[in-house]
Amino acid sequence: MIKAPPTVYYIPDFITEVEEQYLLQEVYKAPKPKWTQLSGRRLQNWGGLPRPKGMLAEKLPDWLLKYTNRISDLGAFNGKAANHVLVNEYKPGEGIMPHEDGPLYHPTVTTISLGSHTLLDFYRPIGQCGTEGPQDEESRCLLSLLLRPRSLLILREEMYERLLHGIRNDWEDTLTERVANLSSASAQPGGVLTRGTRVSLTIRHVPKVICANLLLGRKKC
Ligand SMILES: O=C(O)CCC(=O)C(=O)O
Ligand SMILES: [Fe+2]
Repeated sequence: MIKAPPTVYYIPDFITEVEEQYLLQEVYKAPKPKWTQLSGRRLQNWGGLPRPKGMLAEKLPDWLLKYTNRISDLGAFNGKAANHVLVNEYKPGEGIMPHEDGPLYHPTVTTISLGSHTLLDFYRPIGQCGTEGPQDEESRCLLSLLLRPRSLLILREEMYERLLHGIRNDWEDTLTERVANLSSASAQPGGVLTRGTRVSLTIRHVPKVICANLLLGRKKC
């Protein structure tokens, strides 16, 4: 049995079904140009575009602020407030390649799942493993987490900084011993879950921010 490191917090039913429907409604109310279509998913960016020189901050809409504030109040960002939200939509069969979230964010990522479950997989970065044999995705895979709709996931520290995360392009997920949070996600090993359309809200704190009215001076807010 593989245990998740202590820098993972999985909170089932963080929001109610009514709140889930409300958030989905707001996500789908956004005008079409707000969506960016990528291969395998589409996304909405809220709060500004994080860049190395700083994010030109835009106020989050009230429907998101209600939830970002709730997460900030849990102390997820060490007393700072979340100021950035990425909305990802995955249809069944879609996913996201293993990746790191990078240095532009405070090293905590919090995710609310809406509409469907998914399996989030964690990988050792290439080069950290032994030199024997090819390092295919399967052998680098450390553990997975089952994210149920309405749950909140908080990843911090080494789970954020030392591992890659990704979602396989699958239509269903078989629950094995590699899923580290089976019991807190009320699931049994051996079960098979069919994916529906999942919308995730990835809520983060971008420390380096430029205020619009101070843009010329490039001062921080
Ligand atoms: O949809 C998810 O839960 C993961 C999204 C993600 O990894 C990202 O936006 O960087
Ligand atoms: Fe990510």
